[in-house]
Amino acid sequence: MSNKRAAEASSFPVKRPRKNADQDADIFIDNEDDVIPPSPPESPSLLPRGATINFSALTRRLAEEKRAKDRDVSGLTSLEMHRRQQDTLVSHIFNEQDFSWLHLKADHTSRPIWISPDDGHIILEAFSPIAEQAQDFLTAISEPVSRPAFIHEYKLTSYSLYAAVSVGLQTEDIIEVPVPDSITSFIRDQTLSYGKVKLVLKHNKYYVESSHPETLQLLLKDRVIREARLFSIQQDNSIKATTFTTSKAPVKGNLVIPGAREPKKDDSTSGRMPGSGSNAADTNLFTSVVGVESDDIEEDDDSVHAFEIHDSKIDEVKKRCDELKYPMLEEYDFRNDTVNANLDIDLKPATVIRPYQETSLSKMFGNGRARSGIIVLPCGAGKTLVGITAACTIKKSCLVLCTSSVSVMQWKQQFMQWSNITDRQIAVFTADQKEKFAGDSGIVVSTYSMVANTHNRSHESKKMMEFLTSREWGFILLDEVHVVPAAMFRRVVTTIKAHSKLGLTATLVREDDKIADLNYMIGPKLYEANWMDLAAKGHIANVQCAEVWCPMTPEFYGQYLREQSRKRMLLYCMNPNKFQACQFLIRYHEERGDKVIVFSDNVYALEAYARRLNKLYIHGGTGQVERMRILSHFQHSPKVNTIFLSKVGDTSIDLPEATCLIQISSHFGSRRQEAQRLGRILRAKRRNDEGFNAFFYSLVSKDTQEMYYSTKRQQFLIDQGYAFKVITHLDGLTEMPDLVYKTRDEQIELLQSVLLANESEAELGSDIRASEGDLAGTVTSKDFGPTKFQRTTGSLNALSGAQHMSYIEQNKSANKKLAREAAPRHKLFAKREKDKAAARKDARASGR
Ligand SMILES: Nc1ncnc2c1ncn2[C@@H]1O[C@H](COP(=O)(O)OP(=O)(O)OP(=O)(O)O)[C@@H](O)[C@H]1O
Repeated sequence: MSNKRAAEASSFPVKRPRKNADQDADIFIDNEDDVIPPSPPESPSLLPRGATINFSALTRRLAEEKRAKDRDVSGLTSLEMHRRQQDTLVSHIFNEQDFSWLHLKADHTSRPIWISPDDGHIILEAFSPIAEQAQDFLTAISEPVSRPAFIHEYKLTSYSLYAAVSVGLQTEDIIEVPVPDSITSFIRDQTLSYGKVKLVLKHNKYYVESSHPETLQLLLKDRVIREARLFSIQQDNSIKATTFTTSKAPVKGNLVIPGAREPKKDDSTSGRMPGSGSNAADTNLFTSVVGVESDDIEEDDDSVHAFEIHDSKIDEVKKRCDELKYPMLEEYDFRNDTVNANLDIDLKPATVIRPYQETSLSKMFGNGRARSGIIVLPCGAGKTLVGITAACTIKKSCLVLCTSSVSVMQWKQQFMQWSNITDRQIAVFTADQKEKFAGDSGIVVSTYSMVANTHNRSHESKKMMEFLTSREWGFILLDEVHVVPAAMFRRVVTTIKAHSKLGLTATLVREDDKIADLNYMIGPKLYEANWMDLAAKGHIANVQCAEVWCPMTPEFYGQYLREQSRKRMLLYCMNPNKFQACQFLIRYHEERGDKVIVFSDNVYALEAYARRLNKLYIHGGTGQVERMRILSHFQHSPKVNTIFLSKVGDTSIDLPEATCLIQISSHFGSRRQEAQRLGRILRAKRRNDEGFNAFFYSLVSKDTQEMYYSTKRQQFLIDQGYAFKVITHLDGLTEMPDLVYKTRDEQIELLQSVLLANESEAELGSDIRASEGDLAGTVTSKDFGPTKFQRTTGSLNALSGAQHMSYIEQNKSANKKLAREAAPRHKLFAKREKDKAAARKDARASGR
């Protein structure tokens, strides 16, 4: 819905000039009918700036205004009401589409859904008592666009209908309820061809299969598909293949394919076959279709036809079929697969999967086979266990692909935790470890890049790849599918032969346009959970989200207006008011007993904040041992309640102790990053405590580009039902003792140091190793080359006047302090250190 954010934010008190406003009331209520602003904001989606908040005054004013409104409303005709409403703030958002003055039908409570006949948008009143039943059905047939608390919006698309058909719904099931004619015909049109074509892997060969011969005939008319077809002389026990080169027409049981005739040998090379009659060409194409014994692959179909396609063309064919509106379903009849060895894997008796995990799996295994597709669950909702349960159901060799080597180890550990798999049956393939499982079947966990990158492979890696590519996999599990570059995916999908694929993700969004590609590369979205539902049921934490507007100081803003874009970013990150807001929120939440993570993509800002506020920090350059030490202190020490993380902490971090997030710098408008970061507190241990709330703050420098990015970033979460409060004033901030950068001089000093900072410091990419790496620091310089940038804070500080004693005192890194406090080292290491120091001293002395 357009202007969602504005609508959400507008329910918060925002100060605006208005007639008769109480002088002492520091608030403005902009969603009340009788409060008429002198003029609408410049743009309906933008809120006025300069607002402040005062909660007690707000409550008072709301009560007063409600009383006043009740009085006014009595006695007004509906037309008068309408006129009044036309003048309200909400009305200008909806313009002519403000139908709030219309009367509702008497039975409106039993009609919580409206379907737009023009574009397939579906609006659901989520507050209706019967909404829950409708939600499951709507999620199965349409894309959830936005699901805030009261009104949900869905959209019927060709992909969503494809997904509906692939989980077993028929056209008639979908249009059983009364829908506008235009929508009925859209659904019919779209679903007519869905589910008719399958991609089947049999004996390490791919076949396009259908029980509708005319469909295969039609597909073979397409050049891309025709060229991908493999002409091979193939005959085995299960597949009777007939191609141009054979002397017989294709037969399948008693099926005699009409028009089949003996082809001439020459035709095999030309791809054409002479025929007689008007539909000779079609007939010829048809004769190239391979007949497959029905009970080998399709028990319930009377006749199944297929033709083989080239392994390397799988992707193209899938894409083409998608474009032709014949998307290929991939289903794996694992129970009847006698060719691939079974894997002895089961969930441990103590493992209990949650209802939504079960629902998502039922979409995959609904018809007794494994459907390929994507399951979307919120961060921290337990996607790993869903994947493991799927592997335990299929019971064939399984390849798991993740985005980082830490995730690899986590997946292995989770497999061992939840299932009875033994260490010998599960292997990892990373830059450091290249293992194979023992026996005929097993599990391999690896990263996308290990499998997809073809350059500079070591001998061991090559052998491992042969192991992976030479066999048929029952199942391939694809973690975090939304982040993998399409080209990498393509390579994985074409090199690894798997009967079924399951993609897992929390955020099926990307800022590029590539999300649709996943539909044909993996399969349709099988299930998408509702974040708010899971939060209501205690599976993930309830989170209060807020955007804190921090005005720029005049000096910073003046400079901001003069600077080029990269430095601008550094200026809005380092804004002293943001610094102070961060300090205030950390203090406030630490005092409440929260554990706080502060995120900053910008490493310069991250270090500057952490040092100044005397907190521990981790970024791409932080060594493995140090990371572990910091994380462990955060988890177990009551003295360490706040840590600063760069984007290394966006994913692959499981810190259930964390209950509050503060974001000071982020990756532009990335909706995915915002959701992933929120995910760090969704798994809060204390989530089931009575009245527990986790907190997510995004600190934004006012009147800067950051405001725009912030709005964009929040969109995904808003669509999931999160409401971002806008906080324009933090009560008690100015009275806080030890407030940093309180004086103008200090602020100017800070500005100087920012101006002296290297341009590259402003880049989010300066945490280059971090962006590619992962929290536990398995990334080595070998993997990504030497660190690109070196910070020389010492000299910069000196230049910016930071040599002032108190500043230097504060500026000591808490990381170093912690390192010194770390457990005393073993005598042997201590001696070695001593020897090394002595050697260094000698070297210096000798001038080397
Ligand atoms: N059925 C279950 N019973 C008990 N604990 C569970 C269950 N499912 C998941 N969990 C726990 O919930 C936590 C989050 O699970 P997991 O790491 O798989 O989430 P995720 O969805 O992959 O999150 P992210 O997207 O952030 O990586 C883990 O600690 C996991 O052990």
